[in-house]
Amino acid sequence: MSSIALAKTLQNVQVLPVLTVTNPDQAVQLCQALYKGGINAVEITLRTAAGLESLAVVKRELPEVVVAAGTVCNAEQVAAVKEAGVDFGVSPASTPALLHAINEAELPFIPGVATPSEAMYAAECGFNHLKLFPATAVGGLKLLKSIAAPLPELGFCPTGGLNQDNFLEFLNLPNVYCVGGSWMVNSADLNAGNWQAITDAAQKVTDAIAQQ
Ligand SMILES: O=C[C@H](O)COP(=O)(O)O
Ligand SMILES: CC(=O)C(=O)O
Repeated sequence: MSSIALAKTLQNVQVLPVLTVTNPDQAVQLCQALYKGGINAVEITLRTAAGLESLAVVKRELPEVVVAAGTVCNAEQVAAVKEAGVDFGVSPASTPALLHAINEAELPFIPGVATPSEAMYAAECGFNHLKLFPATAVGGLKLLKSIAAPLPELGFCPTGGLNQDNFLEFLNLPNVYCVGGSWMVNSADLNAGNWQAITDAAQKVTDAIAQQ
């Protein structure tokens, strides 16, 4: 059930910016700036104290944005982000306890994997949209190309080490449904509230996809 809902949610999502925010107001402005540049989905991580509240506020104030919770690592966080109303969750890695908690909660979810064995285990637990993390460090394009034939039912969102110069190569692989990363949000612009610069960087990403 969750995997069908997830496939539908991801239909028009090609890029998933990984965001670390310091307060909900900043999160809303950041997501708005990205949306103006054509990026319609975000992953707000639980890496800061403001992460959880920011998820709920962005979900409420920007209904046009697909909102994912990132760095969801345990059952408590699964319950909390479900309560916050996110569209789906994302983890950097997968443990049996985490995958069990996600299935119990029926939360649409993209578990992180770094090896074919982890991918097969996640698939056995019912997950076929996976995140390859940290993508370039664990083999990147070569790994994704190598596992396409033996694991044809699995799709990946490579994250970790992607940038403006390499993201299209990842996105164009047949077993990649979207790409993730932090490259399109410059932290100096974020800290300065330079929203136009963030919109411009997002637009560069969406233009690159449109122009290929
Ligand atoms: O912590 C890593 C982020 O999730 C994504 O990696 P990145 O900063 O290399 O894009
Ligand atoms: C690695 C990542 O994007 C996450 O923390 O979920």
